[in-house]
Amino acid sequence: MAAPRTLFDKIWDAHVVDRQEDGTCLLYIDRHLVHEVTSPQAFEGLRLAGRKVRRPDATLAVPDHNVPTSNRAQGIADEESRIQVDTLTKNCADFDVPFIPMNDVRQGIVHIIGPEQGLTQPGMTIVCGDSHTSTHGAFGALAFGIGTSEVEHVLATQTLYQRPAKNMRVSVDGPLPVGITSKDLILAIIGRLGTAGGTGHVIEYAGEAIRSLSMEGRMTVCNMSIEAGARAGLIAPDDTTFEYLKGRVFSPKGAAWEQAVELWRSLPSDEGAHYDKEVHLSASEIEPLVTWGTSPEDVLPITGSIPGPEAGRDANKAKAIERSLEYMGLKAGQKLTDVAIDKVFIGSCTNGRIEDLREVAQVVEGRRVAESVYAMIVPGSGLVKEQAEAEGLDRIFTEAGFDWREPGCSMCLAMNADKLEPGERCASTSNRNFEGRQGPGGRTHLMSPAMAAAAAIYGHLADVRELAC
Ligand SMILES: CC(C)[C@H](C(=O)O)[C@@H](O)C(=O)O
Ligand code: SF4
Repeated sequence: MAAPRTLFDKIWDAHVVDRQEDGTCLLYIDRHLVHEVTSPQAFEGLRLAGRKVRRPDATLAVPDHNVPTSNRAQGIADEESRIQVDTLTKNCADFDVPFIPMNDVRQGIVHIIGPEQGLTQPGMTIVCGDSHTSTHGAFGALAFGIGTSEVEHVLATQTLYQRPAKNMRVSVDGPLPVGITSKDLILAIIGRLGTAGGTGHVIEYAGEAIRSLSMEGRMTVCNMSIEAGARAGLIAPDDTTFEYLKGRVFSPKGAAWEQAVELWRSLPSDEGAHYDKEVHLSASEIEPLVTWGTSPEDVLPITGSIPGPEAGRDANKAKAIERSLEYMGLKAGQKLTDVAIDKVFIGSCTNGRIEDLREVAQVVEGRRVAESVYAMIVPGSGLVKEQAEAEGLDRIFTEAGFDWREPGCSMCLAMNADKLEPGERCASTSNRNFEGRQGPGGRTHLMSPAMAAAAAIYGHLADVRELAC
C-alpha cells in the first residue's frame, strides 16, 4: 500500500514536472489569474524576450485594485490608476489574454471572480501575483500568491519552481455557536497561531465547524491564511463544493462533470496522513472578534478591553503593543465597545460576496447608520452587485444610510480614490490592519460583516449579538 497522503501532497505530486536534487520542483500551473498591479513588468519581460503567453486559455485578467467605485462612466480620474488599468488592457490585447474590462458586469476582485466563473476547481494549482490567492484553497485547490518575476515565468511557461511546503492541520471542533461567522473563526485561528505561526506551511482546515461552512464562508477562512504566515490554505472538497461549482461558466459539463467529481472525491487527505503540525480549536469558545492593533493577530472578543504592554509575551511584543496603541490612538484598559468609529468599509476579497451582504442586510434592515459615521458597501464583483440588487439588498442599505458602490478592492487598500484620512478610524471587513493600509494615518479594526454593520449603527465598536433580530 502506498503511504497515506494529505490533500496538499496529492495536488503537489500530480503537478510535478521535474524534481531537483535539493527538493525544488517545477510545478505545472492549471490557472493563472492576473491583475493590473503585479503584471506590467511581467508582460514587459515577455515583450523584450520576444515570447508569447504559453496558455492564454488558462489565464484570466481583470482590473480590481485601481478601479474607482463610483462614477465609472467618466473613466478613471487618477492618472496613475488610469495608466495601470490601461496598461493591463493593452497587454491583454497584445498577448491574447482573456480580459474582463472595468465596465463589464463580470468585473470584480480577482479572488471573487475566479470561483464565481467556475475557474477555480478542486485539485488544481492556481497562482496570481497577489497574496490573497489563498482564497481559492476553499475548493481544495493549491492556490498561492507569486511575485512579478514568477508571473512572467508562468505566463511564458505555465510552470513554476517551488519548494514543497510543510503540512499543518487546523481543526475547529464542534458546531459554530449561533451568530458566530467564518470571519470570527479565521480571526480566532490567526489570534491563536500568530502572524508567523503558519510560516513554511500549507494549512488544511478541518473539523465540524469548517465542514459546516458554505463555500463563501470557506473562502473567507482560506483568504486570511496568508495573515497567519502560511503559504496557502486548503479545505477538502465535498458535496458543498460540487454543488457550488455545478453549472458555472467554466465548470465541466455532462460526462466531463461526472468524471471530474469522481476525481475530486479522491482528493481529501487519507486516513493516517502525516501533518508536521496539528492545532485544535474549540468552536464553542469563539466569540465575535475585532482587532485592536496593527497586526491581524491582535484580536480580542468584542466584550474585551484594550491590552497594555504587559500583555506582550516578550519585550519585543510589549514594544509592539505600545507602538500599536499610539498609532491606533487607544489607551490600555479602554473597553472595545467604547471605541468610536468614523467610517465603515464592507467589502474586499475576504467579505465582499453575496452571503456577506445578506448578513449585513439582516442587521441593518429598518435601522440607520449613526450620524457621525460614513459607511460604504462595495460588492466584490458586478455579479454580486446584480444579485444583491435582485434581492433588494441595495434598497435596505441605502435606506439605512449606506453608500452602495461599484465593485473593486476599494478601501481595503489605498490604491484608488477610497481612502481613510489621517487619524480616521474604520470598522472594516477586509483582511489587513497594517499602519497606513487604508490610507496614511488611517486606523483599521478588522471584523465580520455583521459586526461592521453593528458598528455602523451604533457609531462605535459593538456586539452584534445585542442587535440580534
Ligand atoms: C497589490 C497586491 C500585490 C497585494 C497583495 O499581494 O496581496 C494586495 O492585493 C494586498 O491585499 O495587499
Ligand atoms: S480586496 Fe484587498 S486583499 Fe483582496 S486583492 Fe484587493 S487589495 Fe488585496
